[in-house]
Amino acid sequence: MSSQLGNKFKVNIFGESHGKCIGVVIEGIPAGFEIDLDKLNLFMQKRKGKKNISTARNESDEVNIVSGFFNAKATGTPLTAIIKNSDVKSKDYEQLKNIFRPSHADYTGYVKYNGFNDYRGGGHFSGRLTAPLCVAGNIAMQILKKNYCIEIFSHIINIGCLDMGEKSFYSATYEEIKSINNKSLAFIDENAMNIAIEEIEKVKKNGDSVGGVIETGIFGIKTGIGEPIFDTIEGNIAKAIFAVPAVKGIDFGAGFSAGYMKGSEYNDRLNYVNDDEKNLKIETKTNHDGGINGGISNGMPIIFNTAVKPTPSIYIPQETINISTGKNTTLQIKGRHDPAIVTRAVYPVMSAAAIALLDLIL
Ligand SMILES: Cc1cc2nc3c(=O)[nH]c(=O)nc-3n(C[C@H](O)[C@H](O)[C@H](O)COP(=O)(O)O)c2cc1C
Ligand SMILES: C=C(O[C@@H]1CC(C(=O)O)=C[C@@H](OP(=O)(O)O)[C@H]1O)C(=O)O
Repeated sequence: MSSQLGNKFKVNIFGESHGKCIGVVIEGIPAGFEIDLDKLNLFMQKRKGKKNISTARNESDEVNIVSGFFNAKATGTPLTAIIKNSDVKSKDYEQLKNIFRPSHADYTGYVKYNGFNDYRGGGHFSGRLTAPLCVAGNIAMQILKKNYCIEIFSHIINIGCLDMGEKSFYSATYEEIKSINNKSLAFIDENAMNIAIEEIEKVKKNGDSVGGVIETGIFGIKTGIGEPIFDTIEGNIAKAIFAVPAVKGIDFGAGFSAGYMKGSEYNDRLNYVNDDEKNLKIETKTNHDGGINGGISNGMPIIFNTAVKPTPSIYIPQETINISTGKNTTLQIKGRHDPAIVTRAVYPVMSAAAIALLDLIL
């Protein structure tokens, strides 16, 4: 099954954007683990986005847990969570049955499923499916924090080609990183957040959309998680993160800029940071490797960037094809779309990382 991930912490996502519901079955939650539903619901609300700069579709995203949860604790058997789809406007999608949106999955979905795919709202390809991903992700984050003292933070480091002045995790303090949780959008810097909002409002006014980059940091991870050759931390995290629609790139540490550096600039020098012989602590002086060597965590924070493309559904007329007539045509999109996916993709990205990491740890 393709919509399933993990060996020990197993996540199986189902549903379509305009079907009755979407949901997730999660296996591997330790029996007796107390799931904080308030934290889970707060996370779900953050994924919904912000009025004016996100889709106008208004779903409650209330999480209904129907199995594997009893007396506020996980039973250890599969946990199933369901989220209703209520505010659907499927009429907007009628023309997309045959006229495919550039850069959405209308064409590939049609070919793959012989025209039987549910094209309404993007069906199973929709960003809506990141809601159940966030249910599993938030539970994974709660387990990582409580049982392993690992915390995951993500924020927006770039929107379009703007240098917003948002600090990177490489220079931010822990207090600054923690402050992301109290912001209405995932930023450290309020000023950067306002610049981003202004940019998104501008592209929205023009009927256009814009992409962005998310920086993620995994803090508190011990040395030794992940293994060669195919179960590397990078490989597992990347696979999970590409489950988030519109993600087009991921790089760890210095990433692609490593290809432009010399070893003398790049190499992360190992360093004892104390002289307590019984409990020597090792760090590296720099973190160009993003906390990973040989696919294994080296004890430094795992840091990676995720590139999110601009929303495919824009209101500017676009050239495309009509599969029923066999002719080229022009498409004018209707309906409600996010002018920038990146502000909402932050939470699915954190979720995917948490799911992949917990699976490796277990
Ligand atoms: C949270 C989220 C919201 C999204 N909102 C929209 C949207 O409103 N309109 C749209 O065309 N695509 C949206 N997308 C992106 C599409 O789902 C995605 O581009 C499409 O499924 C094709 O997948 P690909 O871009 O990975 O190739 C969203 C994605 C995410 C993660
Ligand atoms: C509903 C959500 O996002 C949707 C993701 C999406 C897409 O094509 O990915 C297209 C839009 O769907 P609709 O046209 O039905 O409003 C977004 O609103 C959600 O994230 O909960």
